[in-house]
Amino acid sequence: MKRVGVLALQGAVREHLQSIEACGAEAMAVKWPKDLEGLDALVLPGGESTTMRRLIDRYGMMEPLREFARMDKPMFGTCAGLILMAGTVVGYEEPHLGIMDVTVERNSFGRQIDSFEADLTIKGIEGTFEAVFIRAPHIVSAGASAEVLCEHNGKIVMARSGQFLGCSFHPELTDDHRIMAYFLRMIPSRTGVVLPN
Ligand SMILES: NC(=O)CC[C@H](N)C(=O)O
Repeated sequence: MKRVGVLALQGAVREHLQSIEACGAEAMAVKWPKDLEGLDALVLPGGESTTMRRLIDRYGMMEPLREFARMDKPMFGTCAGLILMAGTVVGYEEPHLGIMDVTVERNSFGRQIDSFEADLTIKGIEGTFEAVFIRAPHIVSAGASAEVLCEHNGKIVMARSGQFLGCSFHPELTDDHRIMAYFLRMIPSRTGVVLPN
């Protein structure tokens, strides 16, 4: 069974754990570096990126998360999670994890529109996906290694770059688990042959 962690320092953690389980994988809350051991993939949830960053530093998670990314394990950032993963954050000198080949801008959809829903057409997902946006960022530009998967009103709201998947919205807040299922398919199957003793 695939084991998927959710960074559980702040934000929409429980909904992601439920979504992972609904897709038939094992879900684990991750707080400390040791919690990353044995995971096949990791979700960085939405919430508040600056708060989450402070907690990442406090829990000593910065380097372990970067190391996890270096091990080529799939990582999925939603909303604030995408901001944490981005290589560049508009208006900031330094990125947070800086692992994904995209530039993001925070709070991109105007102060008045704190949250909204939209029917999105996403590459690789059949039909439309009803997405919840909450003070959402958008992807200003996707680097050469990144594939744009979805745009909304001319703004990139979902992209994939290698083993990194990011979206501006909160797929875990609906009962539609197709995006989580898509992410879980990014986990390579274990092909190692186990020899008998
Ligand atoms: N729903 C969210 O994750 C909002 C993200 C938040 N506006 C931030 O900048 O971190």
